Amino acid sequence: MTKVLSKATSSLNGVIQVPGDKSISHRSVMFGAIARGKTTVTGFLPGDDCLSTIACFRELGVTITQNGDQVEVEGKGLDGLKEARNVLDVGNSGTTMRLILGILANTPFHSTLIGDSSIAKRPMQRVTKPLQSMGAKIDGREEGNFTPLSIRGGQTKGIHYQSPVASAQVKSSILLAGLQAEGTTSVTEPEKSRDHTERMLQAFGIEVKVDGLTASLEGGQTLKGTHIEVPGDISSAAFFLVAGAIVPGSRIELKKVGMNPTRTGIIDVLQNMGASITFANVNEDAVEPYADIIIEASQLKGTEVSGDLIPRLIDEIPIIALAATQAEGDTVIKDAAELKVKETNRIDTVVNELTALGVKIEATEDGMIIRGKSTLTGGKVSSHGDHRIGMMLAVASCLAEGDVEIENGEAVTVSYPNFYEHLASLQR
Ligand SMILES: O=C(O)C1=C[C@@H](OP(=O)(O)O)[C@@H](O)[C@H](O)C1
Ligand SMILES: C=C(OP(=O)(O)O)C(=O)O
Repeated sequence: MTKVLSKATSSLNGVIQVPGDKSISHRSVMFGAIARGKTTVTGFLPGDDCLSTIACFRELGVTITQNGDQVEVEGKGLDGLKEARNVLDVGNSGTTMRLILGILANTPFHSTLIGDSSIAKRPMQRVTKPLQSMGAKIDGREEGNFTPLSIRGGQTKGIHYQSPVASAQVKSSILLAGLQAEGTTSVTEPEKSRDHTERMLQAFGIEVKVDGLTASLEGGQTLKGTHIEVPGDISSAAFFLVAGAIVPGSRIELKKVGMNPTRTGIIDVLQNMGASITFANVNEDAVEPYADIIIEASQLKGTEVSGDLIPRLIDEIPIIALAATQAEGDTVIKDAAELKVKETNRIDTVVNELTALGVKIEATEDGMIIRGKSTLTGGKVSSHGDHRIGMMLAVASCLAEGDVEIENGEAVTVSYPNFYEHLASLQR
């Protein structure tokens, strides 16, 4: 589907409840599935990626009822999972693939995993290698790096893993395998990645130790079903934070957005750029803190985004690049080579699609340089099947002189099924 969007005829004004956090929604189903007893979830994200997670665990014999953002998972423990009759299809979701591999490292049966054409290009050795070293039998294309993958789990042994990348998917996969492994399992990262797994495992009754950049747990612990309240996804809110900041005269209120400090890099960057952001109804005591965020348009200035800030905003870089096009001065994004192994190579797709809209932007080895004060033209662009690129281009259309035609615009349903309706609602 080609989505054709025209320049906003007014400022953007209104109140939005962004859908549930994708990372937390995945984990609520996965941890519920391997827990003993029922888990109830509210605020679940019914986006394609999280629906893939539900489908995989149903294939593994778990009863899951999902009605919009309400989910119930009938957990029977890790040994309640059954060998699937079909392949497990993770669709477009890297999180599903990498975390499920950690869970299946301990199941004494065979599973085959596939995904879409984007997943087929994403490196899996970052989890299959350490899981193999724990004792899981995994094979796949190019020595277990790419789908289709097969895994036969069994009794694993704990490891102390020094991860070469700051990746919550790697950390989570190994910790999940460690739950049933003999002895202690620990993961040390070069910078801190999102800590939803550590927080949620504790809510399921697991003892997880966190010491600086190392997270560890003892094998042989059992998860107990619980209730999970999923806050709004700050990665989804990011599109409206930037839209509100750059479309003159705008004021947007975003309700109950997750404020986990490992995810709030976008707020820090926008504040550095001079954005006007205020908070209300702050709840810092929840397992996952949240707040309402109010953004008002203001003149932004260029900035540098680098170092340990990168893992705190990795999925927001496409929309940060768009914000930078409207800033005074240049913006430099570096230390972000991980962008190359997302749904698309997000250095290339951001640079190519924004160039097509008239922006002066250059790719670098590990990021990009964006010249400020660009006039956005209209044009034919593509999401390349990447939800975050689709939403960034839709926000660009609010300022573009001509129509923006987004090929494969439906990709947004991966993380934000009602994104276009929400964007349109701000223009009435
Ligand atoms: O653990 C998670 O839920 C995620 C971790 C990040 O990936 P990496 O672990 O590859 O950095 C992020 O980009 C992805 O959208 C979700
Ligand atoms: C990278 C992303 O997700 P995943 O790795 O789960 O496909 C994303 O949502 O931007």
